[in-house]
Amino acid sequence: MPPLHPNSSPPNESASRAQLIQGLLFVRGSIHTVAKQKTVCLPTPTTHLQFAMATRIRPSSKRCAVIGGSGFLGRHLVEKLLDKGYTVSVFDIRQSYELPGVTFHQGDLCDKQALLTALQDVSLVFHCASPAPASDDKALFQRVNIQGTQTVLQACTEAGVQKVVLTSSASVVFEGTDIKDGREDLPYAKKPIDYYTETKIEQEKLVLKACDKEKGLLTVAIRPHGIFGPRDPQLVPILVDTARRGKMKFIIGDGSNLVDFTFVDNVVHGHILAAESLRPESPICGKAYHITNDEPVRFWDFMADILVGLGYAAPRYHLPYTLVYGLALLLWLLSLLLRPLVAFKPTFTPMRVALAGTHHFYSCSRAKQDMGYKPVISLKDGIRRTVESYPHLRHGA
Ligand SMILES: NC(=O)C1=CN([C@@H]2O[C@H](COP(=O)(O)OP(=O)(O)OC[C@H]3O[C@@H](n4cnc5c(N)ncnc54)[C@H](O)[C@@H]3O)[C@@H](O)[C@H]2O)C=CC1
Ligand SMILES: CC(C)=CCC[C@@H](C)[C@H]1CC[C@H]2C3=C(CC[C@]12C)[C@@]1(C)CCC(=O)C[C@@H]1CC3
Repeated sequence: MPPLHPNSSPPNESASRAQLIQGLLFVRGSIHTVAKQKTVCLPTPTTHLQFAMATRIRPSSKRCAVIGGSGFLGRHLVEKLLDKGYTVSVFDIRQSYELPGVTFHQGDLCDKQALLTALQDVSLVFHCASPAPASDDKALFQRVNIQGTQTVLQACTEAGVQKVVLTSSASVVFEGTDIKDGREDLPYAKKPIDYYTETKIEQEKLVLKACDKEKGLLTVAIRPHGIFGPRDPQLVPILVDTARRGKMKFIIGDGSNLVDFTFVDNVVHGHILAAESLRPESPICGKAYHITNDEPVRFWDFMADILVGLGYAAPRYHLPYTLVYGLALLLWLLSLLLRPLVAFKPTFTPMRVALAGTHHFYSCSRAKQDMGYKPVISLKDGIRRTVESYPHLRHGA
């Protein structure tokens, strides 16, 4: 299908009227009716201007929705989209802020009717909603990440959305063992480390499979890794909490394992680049892309930089990886066995130990090549901005 908006690239000269009509029929509800009537008298579009006039009734390509827009990444994305002149609808189960230019739709993404209301006249959808990875609620992950994503795709098709950008995760290929400069052609993890990863794999497959140029729905998946930055509810707060409880004294393994931590602005930049590059002729259709800072760093150096920046001591004593992993496994089994009697959540889960003690960094050369991706904020600047944004978590605050 040719691009359907004046803001996108000029139409292919050979774009047929039938294709245009097919595209217009994707518009739902009252606009749908108008579109049908209009297609009858459309001239074959041969110039950009004619094409622009013919497609005036399409939803604006600067009108988008962010599902999960109340979250950490979602809100940063919304703010950048507004800066760039987009009109934004946020769809989320909670509303965490208010911003001029943003319409909030509170609802569960498993509810198609609620989604359809939020997706009216929207041509571009960013799907970055997910339950928090720390949860161990298998049913919740399956309901939201798998069934919910199916519902999102159905709603997008019915609403005439043209582009879907999914926030996937680089961890879809991580099985708890070293990954060095991993590319997108690595196979999905056969034994995912947790339910979060297991359902993120299924979610990514669903979204990429839904890419259909004939039907006019283009999809792409962004795989970030270790997102950090101002307002992150996970990384810095967990780290500071562990330090305040006096448990940040140890380095798991020899401390040389390299990991990607990605400043949130770079993740946002990758998402917007993907959305703006997503056209029928683009190589990115139906593909996944690693988006990182492209500066792998020693896991424990990164932790030390954040801790020291906030006034805490850096971890110093080494513990053997296998010992800590074994202990974490034992604790996790115990917590499962004792769950009916006592509920306790160990800090050292096997998944966290694996993340802290192995190499896991990824190549983003595919994103560089296909969409001209380049990180916009260096790791050093990202760490500085992050540390400055948490005055309330400083030692002694
Ligand atoms: N934070 C990280 O380091 C990484 C995150 N990701 C992915 O990035 C995306 C965003 O993550 P964060 O911003 O860190 O998480 P977050 O927890 O801050 O944001 C997720 C948002 O999704 C919403 N949500 C959850 N269930 C929903 C439902 N049923 N219906 C509607 N909204 C719902 C939540 O209310 C929340 O606002 C997620 O898809 C996550 O898998 C991927 C790689 C790394
Ligand atoms: C690169 C990547 C995928 C990061 C994910 C973020 C979190 C999983 C990490 C952020 C803080 C980390 C942390 C630990 C494990 C991984 C994190 C939760 C420990 C629990 C590892 C064991 C310790 O010694 C304490 C660590 C606290 C911080």
